[in-house]
Amino acid sequence: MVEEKKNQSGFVALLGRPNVGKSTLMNFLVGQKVAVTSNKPQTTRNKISGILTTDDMQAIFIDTPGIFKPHLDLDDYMDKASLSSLNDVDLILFMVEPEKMGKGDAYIAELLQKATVPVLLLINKVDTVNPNELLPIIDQYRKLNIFKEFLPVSATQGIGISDLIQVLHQYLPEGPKYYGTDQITDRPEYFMVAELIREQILKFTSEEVPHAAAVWVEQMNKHENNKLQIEATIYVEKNGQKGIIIGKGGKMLKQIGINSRRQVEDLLGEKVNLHLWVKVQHNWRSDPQFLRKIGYNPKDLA
Ligand SMILES: Nc1nc2c(ncn2[C@@H]2O[C@H](COP(=O)(O)OP(=O)(O)OP(=O)(O)O)[C@@H](O)[C@H]2O)c(=O)[nH]1
Repeated sequence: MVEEKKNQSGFVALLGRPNVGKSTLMNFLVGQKVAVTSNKPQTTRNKISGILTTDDMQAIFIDTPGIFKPHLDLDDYMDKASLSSLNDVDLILFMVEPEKMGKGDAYIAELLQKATVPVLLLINKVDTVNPNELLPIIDQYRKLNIFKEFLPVSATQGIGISDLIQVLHQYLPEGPKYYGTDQITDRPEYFMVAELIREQILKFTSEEVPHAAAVWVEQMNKHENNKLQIEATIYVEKNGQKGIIIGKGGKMLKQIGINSRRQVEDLLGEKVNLHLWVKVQHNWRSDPQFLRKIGYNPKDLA
């Protein structure tokens, strides 16, 4: 009888203060861009998780934007359901800067005392410090008696990442691969494609236009001349916004199309023909039926 190979799998929450490098690490681990970024607020309309699959492990990373806000007081925070959701994961990674523990970090650490699953400390950006500086930092965190492991990493340089993957394997429970081995997010591909197009709209437009635009991929399963044909509609709320997105002589739409196509080709690993349309859907943001049609949970936009 052939013995089936063991697999470890589970859900991992990646926590840490803003700018500590959570998205960078996620993108490095997953090997592709899974989270849309932009310098405009409210970029994330949906919770996106990254999925790391190796031969014998699948780690599913849960995005926890804004879970830890140091300005919330502790009692207020304890009432929040978000903390209990932390105990629904199998493992918590707490990411910090390579420096002495600040107030914000101490606050998060205090909350993590209540965690019922293993918590590991990731000290990121170690490429920016001398290794000698790490020991006193680790000592300080060690005294808290919360962390099972202390891992120095650099999400930009890839330092410590193979150790991290080994440790994930060690701490995740035995279980099946929940997702396909090629899948890097639980979002379907058409959703990722729509998000990449929306990211370009955010980049090229300003004022009310970015937030008035939604993208829906109408179809993406036909090949012609060895290229995947993708048809997508950009919805805006007013005629004027439609004019802005199309631009003079169609210039803006062309630019959005070219940039999005490159990103989509990177994501899907194949050549793409991207056809974009712009339509006006008055007040779509307050139309729950339309929101559901294009895949948004109306509550996320409230
Ligand atoms: N030198 C260095 N810079 C890093 C490293 N990891 C991340 N950064 C930089 O730190 C900045 C913030 O990284 P992000 O990945 O956006 O941080 P984040 O924690 O996801 O931030 P929020 O989305 O605001 O919570 C970026 O400029 C990264 O390039 C690292 O290992 N070394």
